[in-house]
Amino acid sequence: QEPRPRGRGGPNPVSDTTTPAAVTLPKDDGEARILDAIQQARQGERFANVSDADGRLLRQLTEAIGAQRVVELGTSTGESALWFSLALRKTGGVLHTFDIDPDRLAVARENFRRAGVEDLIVIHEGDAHVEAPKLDDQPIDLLFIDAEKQGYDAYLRELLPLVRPGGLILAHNMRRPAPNPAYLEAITSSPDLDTSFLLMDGAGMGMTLKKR
Ligand SMILES: C[S@@+](CC[C@H](N)C(=O)[O-])C[C@H]1O[C@@H](n2cnc3c(N)ncnc32)[C@H](O)[C@@H]1O
Repeated sequence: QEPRPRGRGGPNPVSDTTTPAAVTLPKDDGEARILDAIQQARQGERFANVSDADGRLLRQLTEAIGAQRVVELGTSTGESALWFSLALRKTGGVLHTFDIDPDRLAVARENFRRAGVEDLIVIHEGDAHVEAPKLDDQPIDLLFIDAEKQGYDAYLRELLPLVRPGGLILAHNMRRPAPNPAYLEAITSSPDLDTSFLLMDGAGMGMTLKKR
């Protein structure tokens, strides 16, 4: 390969290369057990679960904001919930996760047991449009929307009042499958919200701050 031209005006030797590989290394036995459970869950049937990069971001944001209450719409087999649990065992918080499919929830329950994180996660079975607004009024620090794509704007309307000022709304699949235009409009046209689109080389994640 030709050496890169250096100096003023030449291509930047860092930003021209591909993204460096990120990795999550276990800090303790509990973390190792959760990371093992994620790997094992990957061996089973998958349903558009989060990637490693998505999951790492969920954990990093949850831990960084010290989240006490995380709400997830769309548990599936529990992979994203396992990423959240890496953070929640450090913040002392709890995940409330919702899914309409009892078979997937049964697999998720087994994955949580294997990871040793049952105490950090409350599973709610049923239509999240109906069940999630029934949560008590403890504020939500982080809301993760990953259920049916056409419902994203309705979820935002239903749950934004419960998200604390300064809290985050994360939305999976902002690139693929094609996102719901009404959701995109809602998170990019309100002066009360501030949105970035992250990891758009994969499925894509919307990160929306509910401004103080
Ligand atoms: C893409 S999967 C979630 C993946 C999961 N967050 C992960 O990364 O491991 C979407 C899930 O949303 C659930 N779902 C679809 N419509 C729903 C609804 N109205 N209420 C609750 N869950 C719903 C489906 O059963 C499915 O398991």
